[in-house]
Amino acid sequence: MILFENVTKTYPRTTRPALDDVNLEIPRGEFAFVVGTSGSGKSTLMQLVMKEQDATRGRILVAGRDLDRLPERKVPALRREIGCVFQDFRLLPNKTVFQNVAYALQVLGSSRARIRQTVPETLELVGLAGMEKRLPHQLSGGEQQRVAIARAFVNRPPILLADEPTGNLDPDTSLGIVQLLDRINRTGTTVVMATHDTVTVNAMRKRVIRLDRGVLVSDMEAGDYTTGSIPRVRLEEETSARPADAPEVPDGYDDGDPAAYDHGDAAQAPGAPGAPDEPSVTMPPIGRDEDAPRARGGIFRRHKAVQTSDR
Ligand SMILES: Nc1ncnc2c1ncn2[C@@H]1O[C@H](COP(=O)(O)OP(=O)(O)OP(=O)(O)O)[C@@H](O)[C@H]1O
Repeated sequence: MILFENVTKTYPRTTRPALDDVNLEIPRGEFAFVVGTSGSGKSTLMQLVMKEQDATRGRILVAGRDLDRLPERKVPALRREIGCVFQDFRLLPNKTVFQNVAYALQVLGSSRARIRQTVPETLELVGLAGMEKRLPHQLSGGEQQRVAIARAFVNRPPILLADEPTGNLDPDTSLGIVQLLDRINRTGTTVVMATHDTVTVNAMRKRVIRLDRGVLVSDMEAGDYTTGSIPRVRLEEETSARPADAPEVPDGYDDGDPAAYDHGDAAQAPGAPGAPDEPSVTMPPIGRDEDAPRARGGIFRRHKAVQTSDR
């Protein structure tokens, strides 16, 4: 669902690339952490997925769209498929919790009936039922972040990007936020979370993609956030087949047909005028469940980190 092929991003008037020849594939329905020290390129990676920045070299596919070839007029439709959560919440300070979340649907032209139904459902999902009338300053940081997640998820986007969503929160609250993202992931939404948060990364045991000065240095299933010196790695491409018990999910990469993701015009975007209403999402309980069925694409390339020496 998200594919980077030899992607380099060099900002104007800089010499060192913010991302340097990055190859990456995040299949539909995956939860992936992107870790690395400050300046390693995490936010740049997120911005490239959103097409807030353009790659200097390489190819990026997101939800079936080749971003280099995506005309400007189709960028809003791309962004409707991507919910975003940030460290600083970015709530509208003079609007209530309900209004903050409803606003995301209003700008998509959703009907009042849909807003009246979907916003309370979503607030309940994120654990904020009963807080609809509060203003952001009447909420804790964790609650504000839950509002931001509700706003990002209210139109049920297939992709959720979270850039340091726990950066302003204490460890317990952070874990609750990541568990909420995990819960959203289990509805089928791909979640990519950039973070420095060692504790939550280690607690979740998800895929961990590590950047170091723009270079993808390791990519591990059920990884942890190794602190201290970053091992030098050799990236080894491998092809791994779909696990025997994984469901067949049309992925668009299986047959190389990006049109499988291309929902075409904005009218088909979730929440857009004329779009069929989404069925309500049944959320599994919060908590880890290793046996939970995971939507996963078919054949995919994975970079396997092989430690060659310590620095
Ligand atoms: N708009 C920009 N113009 C020039 N250089 C930039 C710009 N944005 C980021 N950079 C540079 O690109 C590199 C990667 O920055 P980026 O913000 O992606 O890192 P990060 O891992 O998200 O860092 P942090 O954890 O501090 O947010 C840094 O060297 C940064 O200075």
